[in-house]
Amino acid sequence: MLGALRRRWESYKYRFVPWIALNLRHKRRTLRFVPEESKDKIVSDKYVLETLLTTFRALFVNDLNRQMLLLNFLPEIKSKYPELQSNQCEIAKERRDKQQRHIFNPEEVLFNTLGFSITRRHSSLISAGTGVFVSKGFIPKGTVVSMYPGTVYEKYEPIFFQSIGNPFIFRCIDGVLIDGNDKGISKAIYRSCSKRDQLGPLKTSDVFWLTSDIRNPLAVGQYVNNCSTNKAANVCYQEFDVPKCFPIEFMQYLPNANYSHEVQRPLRCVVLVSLQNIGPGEELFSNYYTIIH
Ligand SMILES: C[S@@+](CC[C@H](N)C(=O)[O-])C[C@H]1O[C@@H](n2cnc3c(N)ncnc32)[C@H](O)[C@@H]1O
Repeated sequence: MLGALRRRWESYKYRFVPWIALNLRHKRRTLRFVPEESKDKIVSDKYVLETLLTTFRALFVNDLNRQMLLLNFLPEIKSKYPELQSNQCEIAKERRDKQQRHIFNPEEVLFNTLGFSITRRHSSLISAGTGVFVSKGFIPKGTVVSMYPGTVYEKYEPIFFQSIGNPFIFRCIDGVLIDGNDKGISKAIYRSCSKRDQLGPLKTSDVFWLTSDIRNPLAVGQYVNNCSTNKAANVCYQEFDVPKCFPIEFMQYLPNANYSHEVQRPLRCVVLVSLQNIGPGEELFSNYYTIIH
């Protein structure tokens, strides 16, 4: 009996620790079953990478004026942006003037790039607080919809004080934890880790998800609510390790920072992928419970 209970507990890859502790008894219908760990991914890492690169490139080019310090610090990356070539000075100037006339906010950039935008507002579920909605456009099944921001903790790193009363601690399948709380001690720790890793004007992570002035419009996944019997999950979480080839100028949009400076493996990110087509005005719902057989 005890052995069976233990096996069941160990196969349970619970996503949000305090939430699960309070809800273990019910909602079996809203569990997500994954046949084995390797089959957890809905889309390939290659596709996730391509989506992030396309989005971040659009955000970067839209924001060239603010990127000049970084581009002067790393002149070799200038060649990747024809918008900046010296022999195209006039064109660049014209484009910059145009941009100044039509400054797109990050949500508009997301819409122009991926065909949808998302925003936070009061959930459609009573007493579920804030949720995330499709504000504009259409999300086809199998699209990277959002990212889960936060400080990344290895299994063995201390998170006790940060976890007290914190519903934003996400558990990855391999036990890595991501604290996506944008308030209190969690916020202070993320800021400090992000600042620690910055190299002059080269920012290795995004801190704007902690503020109302967001720069990466995908970084709101921590506000996606759990599905219920009436509202089926339309997105699911998927882990993504940032590869070595990731362009350094786009790291400023990655909404994750390692708690420890010493971590040797690639930076862990988590994206949310759509499980079905999602239309404008719909709220995103994930599944906080995943069982891996
Ligand atoms: C990761 S947070 C999601 C963001 C949260 N809605 C907020 O406004 O801060 C998880 C918390 O949201 C609430 N929540 C999520 N899904 C819910 C649901 N289906 N019904 C009621 N509350 C929910 C619970 O309080 C849970 O601890």
